[in-house]
Amino acid sequence: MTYDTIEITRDDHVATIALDRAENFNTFSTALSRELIEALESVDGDDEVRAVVVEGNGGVLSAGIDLNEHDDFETHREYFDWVEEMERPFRVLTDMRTPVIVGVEGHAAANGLGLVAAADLAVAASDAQMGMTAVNVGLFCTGPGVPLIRTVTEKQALELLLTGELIGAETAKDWGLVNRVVDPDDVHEESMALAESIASKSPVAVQKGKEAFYEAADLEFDKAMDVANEAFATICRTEDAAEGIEAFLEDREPEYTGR
Ligand SMILES: C/C=C/C(=O)SCCNC(=O)CCNC(=O)[C@H](O)C(C)(C)COP(=O)(O)OP(=O)(O)OC[C@H]1O[C@@H](n2cnc3c(N)ncnc32)[C@H](O)[C@@H]1OP(=O)(O)O
Repeated sequence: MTYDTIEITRDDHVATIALDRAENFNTFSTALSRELIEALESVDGDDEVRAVVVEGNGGVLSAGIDLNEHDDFETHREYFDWVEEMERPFRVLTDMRTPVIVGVEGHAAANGLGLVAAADLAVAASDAQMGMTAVNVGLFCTGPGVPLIRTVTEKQALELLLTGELIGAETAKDWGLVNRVVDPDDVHEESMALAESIASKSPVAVQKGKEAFYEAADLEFDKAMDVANEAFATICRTEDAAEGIEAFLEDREPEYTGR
């Protein structure tokens, strides 16, 4: 598959998906959203890919939905179908078995910040600016607010959503929106370092563990422990668990197969 608005590259077990509409602030056009969905699903279905980095070309992650498309629609149904497609990447990110790291350079606004909130990990440039800015143009970051409220506190989410103000990388880190703040030149390298660390682990342990983590997060304590213990019992019976433990006891590097 060839893409017009994104680029996919592979480095061993890590896939990088770069939003590639830098001349348009990497905004979500309908085409970009569709291609991002397709790309995320395709790398997630590739057994060779063990971690994914999402970033933006041109020194910016994304300024959200392309506001130029707003006038293309008229009825409630048309706007619903449009936003459903624009926000689908958050559903895909949340459902993916493969861990995703988002790298933030420049701005991450509205849907751009939604990507950060929906990803598993995030790295930000020290001069990055992030906000739920739709309220500044008479709209509201309804969809990006869904992963946001699962990431920060209600008060923090509402401050972003209601004021439309931008926060810096250090505040985003304090609020738990990003894991690491680095020099702007190092965002890609740091994102790759996290991805490579994950890719060095058993993919079956990582995928089943990630799935159980999110499932348990939505459950009350006892049910969450049941989900966690079911997942651990499944992971214990994999070839990778046998290999990982044997390698540890023999003081050598494990060779994981994902089985
Ligand atoms: C459910 C809803 C989800 C959504 O995603 S709704 C979409 C909401 N999106 C936004 O609210 C973002 C709007 N953009 C901004 O707030 C700002 O931009 C930034 C904070 C991202 C950056 O600010 P600065 O560095 O001052 O740049 P600049 O001069 O505002 O923008 C540069 C050029 O980019 C265009 N642009 C920016 N964002 C969008 C967009 N989302 N859709 C269409 N165009 C956009 C501008 O108009 C301008 O263009 P020109 O250079 O021709 O004046």
